[in-house]
Amino acid sequence: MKSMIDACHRFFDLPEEEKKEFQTKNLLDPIRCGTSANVAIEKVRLWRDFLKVIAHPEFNSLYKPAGYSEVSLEFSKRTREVATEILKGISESLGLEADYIAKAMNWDRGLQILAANYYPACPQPDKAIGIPPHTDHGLVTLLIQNEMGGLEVKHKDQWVLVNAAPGAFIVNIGDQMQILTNDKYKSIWHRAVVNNKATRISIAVPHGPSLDTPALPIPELLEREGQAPKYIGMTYEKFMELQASPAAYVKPCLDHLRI
Ligand SMILES: O=C(O)CCC(=O)C(=O)O
Ligand SMILES: [Fe+2]
Repeated sequence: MKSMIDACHRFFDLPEEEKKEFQTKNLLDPIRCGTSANVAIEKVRLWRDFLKVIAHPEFNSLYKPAGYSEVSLEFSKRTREVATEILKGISESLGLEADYIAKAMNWDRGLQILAANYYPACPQPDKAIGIPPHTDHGLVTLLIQNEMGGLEVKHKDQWVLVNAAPGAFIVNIGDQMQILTNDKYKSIWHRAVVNNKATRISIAVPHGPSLDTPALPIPELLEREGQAPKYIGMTYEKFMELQASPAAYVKPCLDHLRI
């Protein structure tokens, strides 16, 4: 984990000139870096640089800084193993076969993104935000950070700072899981605040279905609980596009799919 954070830190430390070639605009470009989440539509003052690299189903990497490629390959593999175990646990907790969700979501072709966030110390932390409130789009996100905290989750209408143990993964449920489980597992609202003391780096690793898979409430669960489905289906790719569009500012993405 530490080597991965160090490698990302070295990337963000590269001169702006050297990062330019990775500043692309398209959501699903294999490698993408930039400032803020969506410069065109953000209204609040954001204090963040990001680097997003798609690591699965195809592994992509950067040729600089030195070492990034090797470290990120190892990190993405191991993180995916943990995510696979979490999916099994969630399937079993729902009374389903351990590989139910993986099979239904075409996990073998599932999307995994290494999303590094860089928040330099901010002179006026109360006037800026690292990442505004959102839920993650995928099934589960595994997140690590350097020694600086800043992730807050919404709990009973209050923002609560997550005090993660050093070296621990923080696991957040994403929107696709909420759809699959017809609201039994809820995606978590979270945001990142900034501080005026030191640079914070976090690496969020969202894991999702394959891009062409639409998540739908699991029929066996609906039948057992006697529930009607609460969501219509949408491919993961379309869902991600929706999340990146101005429509997501009008109402939360899940509400666009709610029946
Ligand atoms: O920096 C953090 O702790 C949050 C990052 C995050 O929510 C994201 O990248 O989706
Ligand atoms: Fe997030």
